[in-house]
Amino acid sequence: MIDRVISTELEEEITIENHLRPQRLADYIGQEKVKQNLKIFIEAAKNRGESLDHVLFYGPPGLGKTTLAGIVANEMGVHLKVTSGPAIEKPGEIAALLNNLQEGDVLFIDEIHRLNRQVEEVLYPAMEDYAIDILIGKGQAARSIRLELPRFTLVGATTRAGMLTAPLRDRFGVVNRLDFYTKEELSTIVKNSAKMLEIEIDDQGALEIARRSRGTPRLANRLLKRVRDFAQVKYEGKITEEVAVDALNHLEVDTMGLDQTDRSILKIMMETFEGKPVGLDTLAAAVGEDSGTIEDVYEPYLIQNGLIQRTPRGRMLTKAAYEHFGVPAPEGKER
Ligand SMILES: Nc1ncnc2c1ncn2[C@@H]1O[C@H](COP(=O)(O)OP(=O)(O)OP(=O)(O)O)[C@@H](O)[C@H]1O
Ligand SMILES: [Mg+2]
Repeated sequence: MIDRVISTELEEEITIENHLRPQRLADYIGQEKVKQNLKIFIEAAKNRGESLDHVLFYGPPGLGKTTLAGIVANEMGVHLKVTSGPAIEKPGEIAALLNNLQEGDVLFIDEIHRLNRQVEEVLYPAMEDYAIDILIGKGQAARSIRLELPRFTLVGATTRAGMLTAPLRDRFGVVNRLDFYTKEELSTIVKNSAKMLEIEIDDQGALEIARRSRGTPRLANRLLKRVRDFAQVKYEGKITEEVAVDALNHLEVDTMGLDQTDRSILKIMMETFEGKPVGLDTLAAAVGEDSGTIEDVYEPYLIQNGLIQRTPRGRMLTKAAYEHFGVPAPEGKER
């Protein structure tokens, strides 16, 4: 992804991001359905003295998957071990990780869709039977022995649910999709973060940042920090609506929170395809992204905000998209 103020992968943000992460379910804003589910499952597992069933979180970047993994471990009162799909190369590595867990522990695998096949196959019996099969010896003398594992909880996160294999997906007892946050939720998150970072902000200032955060807490926190710089240098230090608007316009943050790729998708649909329906693969090739990323990461926000539509003939721009760019929509066709 491109390094710009609204991209979601800046290294410098990581420390502050960890600092701003809510630790408890009660402090986690939004995602009400996910929270309610987790609360019940966690309580039930704790009452029975069992480990929590395996949990999958999926949804676009920056919506709180990693945060929730930490919360699950905290609420269960167990250790959290963190790894990621691309970090585990060999079956032996995942076997070692699993074998080192204690009863009830949470193993968090981020980007779980990027596990390779052999590693994934170790997970199947591990998740289902809490055991792994290890091959000992070579050739004719080779035999497999079964190693019992502690009852652990696997928490997986992915931005690309469509890329998970069916056998892996089916082994998660709890599957949660994270949605974009409302302006109101984001504005609460912004105010909480401001308190932690000791930044003065009023309701209107928080709402303006929320509105331009693409439904994403990570972006909201990032924009808050950028706006703070403005507030301190150009104004008296407090973030008001005026300060936020000025700063965000200066930073060229889109009024709907769209990022560069969002905008380029819309522009290409408008200019190259003249607003007519276009197939996902064709669109992806024109934008220079892979089609799965467009479908899982970019498109959901554009659809939710009524900028594009899915039709049987492909993706189509709406009138609202033209309005957003201040371009007259082509006449005639129903949109
Ligand atoms: N519900 C929430 N309430 C408060 N802050 C949140 C919430 N969800 C996310 N955040 C904040 O947003 C930031 C990003 O969240 P997180 O890292 O959990 O996202 P993610 O879904 O794991 O993203 P990615 O797909 O890129 O790994 C964190 O710093 C966290 O503080
Ligand atoms: Mg994450």
